[in-house]
Amino acid sequence: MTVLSLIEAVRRRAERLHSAAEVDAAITRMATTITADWADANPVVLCILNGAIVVTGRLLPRLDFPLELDSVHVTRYGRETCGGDLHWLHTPRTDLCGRNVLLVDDVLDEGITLAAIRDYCLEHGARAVRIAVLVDKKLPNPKPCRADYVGLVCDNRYIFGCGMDYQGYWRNLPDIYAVKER
Ligand SMILES: O=P(O)(O)OC[C@H]1O[C@H](OP(=O)(O)OP(=O)(O)O)[C@H](O)[C@@H]1O
Ligand code: HPA
Repeated sequence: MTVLSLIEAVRRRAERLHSAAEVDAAITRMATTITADWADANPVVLCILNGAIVVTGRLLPRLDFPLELDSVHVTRYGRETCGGDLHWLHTPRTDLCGRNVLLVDDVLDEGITLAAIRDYCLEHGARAVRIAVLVDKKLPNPKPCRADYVGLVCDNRYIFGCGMDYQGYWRNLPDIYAVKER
């Protein structure tokens, strides 16, 4: 089996958890709550690359107030479905000192990535840090951080679509799928 045929087979066998319409409604709900809370906060929105590209690109046009956009690239999964050490590939160019910071990510899994980025922002003088995630994964153990804004909740399964990858692929899918266990 070639890599590409494996990638295609994973999608064919996967279970669809959320349709594109459900994702869209979830992002609208998040935007409404964020607007109610932070329309006067002049926030810096940090897109957590790569996974958050899709949700950030869809959330921002729904936030009708002044904000700045920057990004941070921290990765610990690579092409794996289990997390490892954190690799910092890019840090924000914006001065975070005294700023309200909104972290946007695709999935809050074990919470290690977002907890580290939150701590980075606070160490660099951020006034307040809030976290928005498209999907919060239900895990049996407590996480080192919690999200303030959650689009959807899912069980403890490996998911892809809407920015989330399976071995680097399928971030482009409009629906959210869970890998089917054998
Ligand atoms: O809560 P955690 O268990 O720390 O996992 C969540 C993080 O893992 C994924 O990033 P990944 O390391 O896959 O990098 P990527 O976004 O570039 O794919 C995802 O986009 C989150 O940032
Ligand atoms: O379930 C997941 N899917 C994609 N990327 C991820 N990063 C952490 N958990 C996941």
